[in-house]
Amino acid sequence: MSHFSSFTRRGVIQLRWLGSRLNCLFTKYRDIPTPGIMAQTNLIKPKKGQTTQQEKQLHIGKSHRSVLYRKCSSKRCQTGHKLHPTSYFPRLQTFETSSSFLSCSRRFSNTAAVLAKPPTAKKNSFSLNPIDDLQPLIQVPILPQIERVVDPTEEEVQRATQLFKPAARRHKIEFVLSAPNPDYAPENNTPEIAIMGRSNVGKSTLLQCLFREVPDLEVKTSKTPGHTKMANFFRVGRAMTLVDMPGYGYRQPADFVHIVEDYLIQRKNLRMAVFMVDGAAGIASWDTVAIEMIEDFKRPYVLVMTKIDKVSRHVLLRNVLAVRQVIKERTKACLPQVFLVSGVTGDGVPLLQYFFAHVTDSLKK
Ligand SMILES: Nc1nc2c(ncn2[C@@H]2O[C@H](COP(=O)(O)OP(=O)(O)OP(=O)(O)O)[C@@H](O)[C@H]2O)c(=O)[nH]1
Ligand SMILES: [Mg+2]
Repeated sequence: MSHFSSFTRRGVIQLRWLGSRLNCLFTKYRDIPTPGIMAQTNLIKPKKGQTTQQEKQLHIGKSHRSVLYRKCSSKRCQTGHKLHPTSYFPRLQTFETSSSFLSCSRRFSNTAAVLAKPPTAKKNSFSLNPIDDLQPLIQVPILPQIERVVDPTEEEVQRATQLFKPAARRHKIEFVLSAPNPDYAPENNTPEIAIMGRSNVGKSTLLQCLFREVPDLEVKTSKTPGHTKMANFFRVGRAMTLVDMPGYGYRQPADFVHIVEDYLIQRKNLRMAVFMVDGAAGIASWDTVAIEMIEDFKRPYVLVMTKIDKVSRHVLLRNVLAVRQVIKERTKACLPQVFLVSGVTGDGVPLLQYFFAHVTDSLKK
């Protein structure tokens, strides 16, 4: 008997503890809209003729309906898509349902499903040449026709992009080697294009994007500046070789000057150097110093502005005009045409692929 009473007392204590936990739980989630609240706020519309009381009973769950609310962790739904703050709902799962509750929960889950859908059409994506999308913002021509080195049609660009897709044995796209200095560079007769610029500007990301159709070809990128320490050579069949150079600036390799200067002096088959500028941040003073250095070697080069997905078109236009000014006033070996790309969204990349094919004469082969 005493055993029984102590067992009952323990049971009562446990029940009280459980009650307090549940209370805590509901206090924690009290700011989450219940289906009742949602019904009141028109998120779920009650059926015609339903009284508020019925509605409360249906939705709040007087009959111990098991409704589990779970906060989306850090305001993200499971698919990882960020919800708009105004459409921030807890996820809802029902275990026992009445038909009207089912219709409510279905409506609710439909809303959640719509919110969780990945974005389909690319919003604000650029056209073939992203510079043309900036033209409506200004009356003077940003890049006059006469200064366009390439201005291909869509079909021509399509042909060029085929070069960046592997085709069995005939056209292999592969990583060749990493060279700590030009003495270790591979011997080859194919025309070469070297990608240069400040560390973290997005050189490796651009290469990754150029080769995104190539399975098993990994181009390593990093958020940390100074990631690429050696010159990495990638062969695009017999058409060309692309070189991912280490960046200058923060955490640049100790022998950076040796690697880049010697490469620019020695490399006979270098057809074009690509100098990358951050399109979002604009041209910086250290970029102009680097441009002066490249000018000294009298090698042809082109300016490519990347990260165009990161800024508004007005800011981008301002930065493009500043770059065009630098080209006009301070350069001789630089091509007048500036290319706009995003290594993340791929905007402008097909045009750049065409440009690479054009300067290496790959479309004639
Ligand atoms: N939004 C956006 N981010 C980019 C773009 N290109 C590169 N990034 C980001 O910028 C960071 C640096 O990119 P990397 O490609 O590693 O830069 P890097 O020029 O190769 O840098 P180093 O190897 O250090 O010289 C990464 O976090 C990229 O995701 C772009 O076009 N858009
Ligand atoms: Mg890199």
